[in-house]
Amino acid sequence: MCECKCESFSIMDLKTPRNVYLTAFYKRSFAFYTVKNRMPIILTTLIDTLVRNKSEIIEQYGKAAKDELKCIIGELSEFKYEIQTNKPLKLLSSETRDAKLYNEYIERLTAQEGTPPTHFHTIWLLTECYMYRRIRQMFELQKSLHNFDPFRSKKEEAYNTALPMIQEMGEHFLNVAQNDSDADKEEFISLLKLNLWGNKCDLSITLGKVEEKNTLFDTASLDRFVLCDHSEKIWEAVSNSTSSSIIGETHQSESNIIFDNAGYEVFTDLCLADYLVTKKLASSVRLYVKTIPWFISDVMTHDLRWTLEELKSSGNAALQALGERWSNYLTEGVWDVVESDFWTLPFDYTSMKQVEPTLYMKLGEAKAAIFKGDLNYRKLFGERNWDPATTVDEGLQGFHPTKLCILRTIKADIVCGLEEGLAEKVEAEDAKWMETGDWGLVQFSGKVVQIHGGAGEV
Ligand SMILES: O=P(O)(O)OC[C@H]1O[C@](O)(CO)[C@@H](O)[C@@H]1O
Repeated sequence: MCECKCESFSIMDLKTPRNVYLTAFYKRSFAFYTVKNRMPIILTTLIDTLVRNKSEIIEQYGKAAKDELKCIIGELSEFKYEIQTNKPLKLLSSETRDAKLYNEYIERLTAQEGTPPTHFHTIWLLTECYMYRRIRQMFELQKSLHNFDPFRSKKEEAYNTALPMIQEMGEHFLNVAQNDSDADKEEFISLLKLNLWGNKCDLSITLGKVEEKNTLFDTASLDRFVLCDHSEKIWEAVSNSTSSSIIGETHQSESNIIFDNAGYEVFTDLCLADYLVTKKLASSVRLYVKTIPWFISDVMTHDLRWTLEELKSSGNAALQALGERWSNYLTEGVWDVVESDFWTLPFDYTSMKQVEPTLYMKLGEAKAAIFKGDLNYRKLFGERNWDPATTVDEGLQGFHPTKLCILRTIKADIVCGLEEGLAEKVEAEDAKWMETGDWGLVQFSGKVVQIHGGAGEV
């Protein structure tokens, strides 16, 4: 008998079958483990943090915050109970566009299934995204705490803990950036790998625990953990300024990065973005951030600004120089921070053309888009349990706004683009290979299909 009440709401004691959506309905899946254990722990930790920081929050946000906090804490524990007892996902009461899209989706699924989606019985992507949207709503509907980011202190702590690594990376990167030589393949690929391993630093997988991970700098010895390595293809795509793949009227020297986590990871993202412009691989970089507190550690605009201020006041010469230089990139428009609520919807990216066509077209203006992290991976590949040998292009199921560079440490049981038999080999070596972030992917898709008439393939 299982400790949770899952016996009472019919869970299949199976691994997720091939080609179906990831869902907590299958007991031997990471989705089940997440909904049963990780999500309630995240909520409990959040409650504890709010209780612990109550006085400070009230001091900062005023007396009214006291009752608001009480209400939020109550709602968080009620919500935890809803998850643990597999209740239907309640419609959101917020009036925002994204809340409406969540609600329409829940209603559509209800109509399709004849019964409302519940936490263990629906697509994992929905239940997990919904949790963060519900948390947001609890604050959003308050007056004083309307804009409060409950994960902010965790993100700041993660940055501070990672400071030795950030310094090491910063000093290394500044040397690279300051020499006058042209872009170099080895240098670029090495940065790409540093950037990949930066994705291990994700607070939703460590349940908010911040650790120092000095090993991430040794990319050569980590190479054997990269299960699919398209670094060379990525280099060819970003270094080819006369690419024949470009269709229509595009700003082909722009690159896009769809950020994932704050702290060390975003620092490596910024180094990569800097390399792209400094070495003239791109004339500008668009940096996509989240609009709401998301999966604990995802970057929002304020996290990015905060990081730059921290760098500038760090007392470390390299970090100060980088902080100044990156702030200037933002002021001068070399970098542009872009918010879109599409990233925090519970949809996979095949829906972008329909739900957010302008975003699809914007991505299409770029020479390439770099997607960071595990959640982006799940959304790119449609949250399905693919045969791991499925090609990257097939797994993307029509999502080809521009050339895609996909960097992810594996933290969920979904993977495409592996050589036949490799998944089985890794499984034999490490039964938890799809959960820990110890294994990585550097994948590329050169196929481009634009909407508005012009379409083509590389
Ligand atoms: O920060 P990342 O790399 O998107 O990882 C977060 C993801 O990892 C997980 O923790 C496991 O899949 C999810 O909860 C989430 O998809």
